[in-house]
Amino acid sequence: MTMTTNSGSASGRVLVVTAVDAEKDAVQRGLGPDSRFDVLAGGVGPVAAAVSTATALATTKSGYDLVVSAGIGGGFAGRAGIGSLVVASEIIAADLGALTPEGFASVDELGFGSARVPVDLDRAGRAVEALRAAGLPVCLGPVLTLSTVTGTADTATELAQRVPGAAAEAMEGFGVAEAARKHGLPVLELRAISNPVGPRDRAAWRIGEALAALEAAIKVLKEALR
Ligand SMILES: O=C(O)c1cccc(C(=O)CC[C@H]2O[C@@H](n3cnc4c(=O)[nH]cnc43)[C@H](O)[C@@H]2O)c1
Repeated sequence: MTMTTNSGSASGRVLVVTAVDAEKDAVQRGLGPDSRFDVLAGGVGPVAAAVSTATALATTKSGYDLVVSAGIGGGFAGRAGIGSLVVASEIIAADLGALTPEGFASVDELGFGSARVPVDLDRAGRAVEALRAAGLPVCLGPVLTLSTVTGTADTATELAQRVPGAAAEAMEGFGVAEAARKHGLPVLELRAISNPVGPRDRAAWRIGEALAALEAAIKVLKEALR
């Protein structure tokens, strides 16, 4: 876990959590020197993300008003193309549940809690408006968190059917969101699309394009996010 901490006053402070340093650097470039934001590369996957976020929230002296999960992600066909942006309308742990003979049952259906964390829809809407106004391609929709990157067309279809409107998948959002929720803080998730969700073709991931889109989005969102 690596973190850039700025000193600043308590109000309007935002913690941005990425998975890896390349994403953190893109966010930092978009922000420029801005003491209202701290950016943390908390690790890959929901567990690393939750532990890193919860630790940062518990140990900060100045406190935060908003937590943002940000990074690259896979885009669902017909919803989010490579280089475009997705702002989460909801953050869903899509593999938190049980496989049954009838199909996947979420923890909500099993009665063990919830695999869904609501986002701050007011801020999410403002973020989408600001990105559109800046001419950046963006959609608002559910972002799925999975511990395993989807690698087949069948799984992509099953996820899209199970979560109507699913726009993107990544590996950290739910962990960041659970930590924020436990601290009573609002959360957002922003994904810049590097690859389609579907058959694995790592060579086709457009990471540079996605990181450039992430940087451009953060530059626009500096004000809308607060
Ligand atoms: O190799 C690099 O230079 C590099 C730079 C930035 C990020 C990476 C990663 O591999 C980050 C892994 C990160 O990406 C998310 N992600 C991206 N596409 C998907 C997907 O289709 N399904 C799930 N997750 C995806 C994920 O959040 C990982 O943490 C490499």
